[in-house]
Amino acid sequence: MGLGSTPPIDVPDGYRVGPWRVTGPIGSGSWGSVYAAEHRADGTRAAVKFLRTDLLTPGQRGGMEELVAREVRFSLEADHPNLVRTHAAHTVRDPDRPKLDGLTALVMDRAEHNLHELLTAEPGGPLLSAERILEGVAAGLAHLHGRGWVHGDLKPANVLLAYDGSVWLADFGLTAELDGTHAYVPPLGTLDHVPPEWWSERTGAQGTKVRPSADVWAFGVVAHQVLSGGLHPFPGSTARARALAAQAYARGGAPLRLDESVPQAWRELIAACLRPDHGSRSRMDSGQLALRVRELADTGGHPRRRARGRRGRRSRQTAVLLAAAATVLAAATGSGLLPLTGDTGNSPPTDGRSQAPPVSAQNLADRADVPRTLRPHITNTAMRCADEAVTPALIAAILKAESGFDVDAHRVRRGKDGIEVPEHGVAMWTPEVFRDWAKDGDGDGRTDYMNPPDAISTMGSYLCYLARTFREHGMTADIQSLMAAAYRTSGKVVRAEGGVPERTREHVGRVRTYLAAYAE
Ligand SMILES: Nc1ncnc2c1ncn2[C@@H]1O[C@H](COP(=O)(O)OP(=O)(O)OP(=O)(O)O)[C@@H](O)[C@H]1O
Repeated sequence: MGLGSTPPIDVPDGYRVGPWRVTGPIGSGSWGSVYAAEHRADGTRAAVKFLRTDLLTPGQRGGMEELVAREVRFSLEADHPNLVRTHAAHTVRDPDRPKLDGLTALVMDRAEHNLHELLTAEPGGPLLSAERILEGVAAGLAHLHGRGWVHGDLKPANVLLAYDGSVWLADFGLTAELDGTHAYVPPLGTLDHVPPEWWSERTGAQGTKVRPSADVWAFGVVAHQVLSGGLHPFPGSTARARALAAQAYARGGAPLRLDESVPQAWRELIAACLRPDHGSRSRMDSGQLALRVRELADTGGHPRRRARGRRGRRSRQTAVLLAAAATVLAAATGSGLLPLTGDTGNSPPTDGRSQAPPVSAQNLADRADVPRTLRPHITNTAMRCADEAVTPALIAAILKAESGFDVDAHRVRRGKDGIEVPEHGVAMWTPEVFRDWAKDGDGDGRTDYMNPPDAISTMGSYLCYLARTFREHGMTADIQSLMAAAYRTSGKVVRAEGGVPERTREHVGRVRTYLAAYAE
């Protein structure tokens, strides 16, 4: 269970949390680190999840504190055989260990594996207990929805499997309570499991809108993965490609093709969960879903074992959108840093000639030093452009080279003809140019180049335009360098010069270095 990863929160063996004693690390996620523990009196096994909000900037801390508060609240209130049981939430008070002092510790029942690990460990065929696992997941979901909650982050890594075969949904950091038909959560999620409409919902001040139908979609994806030995229902070798394929399907541009190794009755159920839009999907009540899953689990429709890799690559379930919290925590604790980390200015490139990876491999790596708060805007922006060259890693690389992710950046640049050009904000917009392209990235009804969601989404729309015009002019070789150069000068200048202008070479070299470092 992720034992190999170095937990960003270092808790020594034997450490005491209330009546519990830590016995060793289990793994780390976006919001904290989980340790095995046992009760000091009777040796009862437990898992303790340490959640932190320290070492973040004040701006980031607010968002993180909200996630921790959600996780604590829903964990303590969750009460169902298919939801992980949380015994207590402690606040660690330990002035002698400043790194632990003030952390929140959730003490839970301890599982043996998570479903992601099981899918990875048993490639190529359905899990022996596949139907029982799905039955537990569906029952847990039905209970959550019945209470008026949305889980918000259903994926194999958040399904825990216990020694006695119990199945528990876990990780309530994105769980939300419905207010009418929907709830709002921070714009986080996992590329492979968010529904198509997630990409077009505007993120307002309250967060992104979620509805129970988003969990139903995620259940459809998980069911397909579990019953096919790990295959995602949408084709693509990266999470981004699969998300784009899901969107193409939702727009009616591609049929749903479920793997034939999944029995017909299950395929029908999965297809119902994967109906393309929220409206048609919401006809499926999760109580009915749970009953149907139980029926299928009881009456068979047993999946046939299949040869590995028949339909291409296995899915990767690790691409966490704005799991950037992990990056922030990793950066804060000094683990998993890029050589570029810690620098909020434009550091000189380590190698201006870095080769950019293929665009299909340009998701934003968890290890990249991109601020957690900016990640969802970067990824959403990239997803909204149909041109494959506009990738999350490219947007992040240009932002890094332009402002070093400084949302308050200001500078005056001297243009080619000696005129001073003021530039502001994380995307270094010149106010007059911004006015022509302005997009309202956070849906607050205003456009402001100092507001990162607006600045980034405007940048995406401009890059998308640049990509289109370069292609129209047959300028497709190293189009991302052309875009980086044009963002510094203009599309017109780059087209007129027939390539990257000499005076932007160094800047473009920096962008390429960051791009190579950020892509996964
Ligand atoms: N109650 C538990 N018993 C045993 N292992 C657990 C328990 N809760 C979490 N874990 C494991 O601890 C590790 C970290 O879990 P955590 O919930 O922090 O992150 P995650 O779900 O893997 O990732 P993310 O939060 O980024 O989605 C995972 O391997 C998870 O399976």
